[in-house]
Amino acid sequence: MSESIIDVRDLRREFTVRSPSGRVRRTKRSVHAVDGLTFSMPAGAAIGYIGANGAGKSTTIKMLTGILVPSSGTVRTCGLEPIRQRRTLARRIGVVFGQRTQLWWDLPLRESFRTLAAIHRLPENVWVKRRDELIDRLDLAAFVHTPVRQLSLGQRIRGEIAAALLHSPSLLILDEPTIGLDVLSKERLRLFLTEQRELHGTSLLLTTHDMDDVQRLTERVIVVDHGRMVYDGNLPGLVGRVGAERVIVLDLVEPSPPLSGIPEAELVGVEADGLRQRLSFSPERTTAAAVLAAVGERASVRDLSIEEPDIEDVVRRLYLSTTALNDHVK
Ligand SMILES: Nc1ncnc2c1ncn2[C@@H]1O[C@H](COP(=O)(O)OP(=O)(O)OP(=O)(O)O)[C@@H](O)[C@H]1O
Repeated sequence: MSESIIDVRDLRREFTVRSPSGRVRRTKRSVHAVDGLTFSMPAGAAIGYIGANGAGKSTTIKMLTGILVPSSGTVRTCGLEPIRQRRTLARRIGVVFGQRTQLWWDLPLRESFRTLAAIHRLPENVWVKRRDELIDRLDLAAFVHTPVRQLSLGQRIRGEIAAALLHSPSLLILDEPTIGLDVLSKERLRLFLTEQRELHGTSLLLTTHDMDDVQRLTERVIVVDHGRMVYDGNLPGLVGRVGAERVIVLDLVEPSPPLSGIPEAELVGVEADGLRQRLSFSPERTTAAAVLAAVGERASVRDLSIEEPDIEDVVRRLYLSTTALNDHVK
């Protein structure tokens, strides 16, 4: 038996799309949404699955969960064939699509939990204990009796995650779980997910456009472009490979002249008459500490923060570098 919770080999999925070309004729073309994907994920791991819009992330998830039939290749999720063993698989995985609800719109969460427990055939003493744990940890008590349609986005997402975890799945798949949430809600959700993984060893596959999600929740990143894998490794390796810059934001004790000329750093912003200044640097060439030490010789720093590069920027740089590489190989 395989140790992998996910195992895909040369997975492909094409779609035929019709585009109007003139008034009468319509042309057909094939879209390779997933185009020869191979990877495996050990049980207990957490992977950030990222890529630009239309890169093939949702199509992959649909094949992993048995919603969509692959055009070719093999896929095993929790050691099962998703299409043929979809029902058994549903008891082992939890899936949350941030932009779509899987809850019953007119039912309160409490009733949804009861219905889900019946669907999964969970023993009463097991699911009630789990439900109470989830209500407590996700802070659902205040709205667990309210119909889902009346919940705020943040409340609904917490409810969706509780519903996906009620049957204690070994694999949790989250498709953009923090999209549209405010900073505090995102933070609470990340803390909860980290805690659940520590307590229950749940494997996590996450698609997101939020770099903080990847950084906080996963230890491995897979980047896809046009349905193909273009990176598989850790986040610092990815950021280093594309040479993305970090920005150090300095709040100074007194207004200071522009801090240009700091070695290996570039001044990218001066605000509030020089009280706040931003310097970008490449982690490949220097460190935040070295930049700070050089600044310290010219100004007194009251507070600082470091902004990570955003996913769109990293992905764009990676796509550009792989395109250049492919062109070179051709
Ligand atoms: N049912 C479908 N019919 C035709 N084309 C499809 C279908 N589903 C997806 N596609 C196409 O397949 C490609 C991959 O789409 P997919 O939704 O998997 O991307 P994604 O990475 O999840 O994007 P996003 O971040 O925008 O959700 C896109 O070109 C999309 O237009």
